[in-house]
Amino acid sequence: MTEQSGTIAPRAASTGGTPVVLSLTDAELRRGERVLWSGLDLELRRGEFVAVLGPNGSGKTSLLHAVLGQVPLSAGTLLIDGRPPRRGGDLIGYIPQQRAVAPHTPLRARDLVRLGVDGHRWGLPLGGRGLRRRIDDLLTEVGAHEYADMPLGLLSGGEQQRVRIAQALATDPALLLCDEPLLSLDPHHQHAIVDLLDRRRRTRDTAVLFVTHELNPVLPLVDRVLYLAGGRFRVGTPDEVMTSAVLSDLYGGPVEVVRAHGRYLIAGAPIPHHADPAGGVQS
Ligand SMILES: Nc1ncnc2c1ncn2[C@@H]1O[C@H](COP(=O)(O)OP(=O)(O)OP(=O)(O)O)[C@@H](O)[C@H]1O
Repeated sequence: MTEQSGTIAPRAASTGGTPVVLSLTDAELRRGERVLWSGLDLELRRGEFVAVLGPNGSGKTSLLHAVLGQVPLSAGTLLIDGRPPRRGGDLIGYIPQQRAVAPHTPLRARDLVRLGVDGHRWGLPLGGRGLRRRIDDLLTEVGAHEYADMPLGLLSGGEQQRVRIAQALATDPALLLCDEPLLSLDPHHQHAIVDLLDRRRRTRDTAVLFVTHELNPVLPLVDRVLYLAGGRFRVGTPDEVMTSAVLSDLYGGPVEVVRAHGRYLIAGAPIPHHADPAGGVQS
């Protein structure tokens, strides 16, 4: 990267001594008859931020599901902190793609975060005031404290999203999986969440695997990009991957990429299954 905005900057954590938290080797994932991606080698180290881009259906969410142990690889290996993935561990925090919450759900914001805290994971169950303080701190961290006691169904999409982020951070995970977490957040709150993620990886060495259609809002944090398309992929720094040559090759048609004012502007040839690579033309 040659340009950065503000004080946030990639950490370039991918150096020898930093522990590897996620490792994929020659990994392949099938869904039904379709191979979503294959031959994928990727190591994610503590504190590193990797953005996962690609058109609809290219297997970005499926990658997160594989890391969570919800779907097995069809070939290759996947290790979390040196071990095969398993469900329910506290090494991983997960911000799923946004789903509508039923308007009449009685669950309040603090109840959702409490589900994430689950004191048993720390050996000593948190109770009473300790638990309440922990939940309050998490809600404050994402700027959601003022509606802690509101039923989730009454919150806006963006407000619900912030509560989900607090839930995902509850175990202080080594690896945070984010599936388009900025969706439906206004620019102010997008910025606040980007700052929060940056703080987390700097102060707690949290590694972040961040699925997005919009690279620009997180660009200042991005160490590397994993771009999935048409069953193939490229991994590298943003400047290595976000080029006309690489994206044209991945999409099998002319795609033009321009770097201007610290942002990538992308104009794509019509692509049958996805006409809007990497969030479309961004200005
Ligand atoms: N449980 C499943 N069984 C069979 N096929 C599935 C399943 N889940 C997803 N798929 C298929 O796998 C492909 C990849 O889906 P995935 O959700 O990983 O894509 P994505 O890159 O995250 O897309 P988007 O940008 O639209 O969120 C899609 O074609 C989808 O239909």
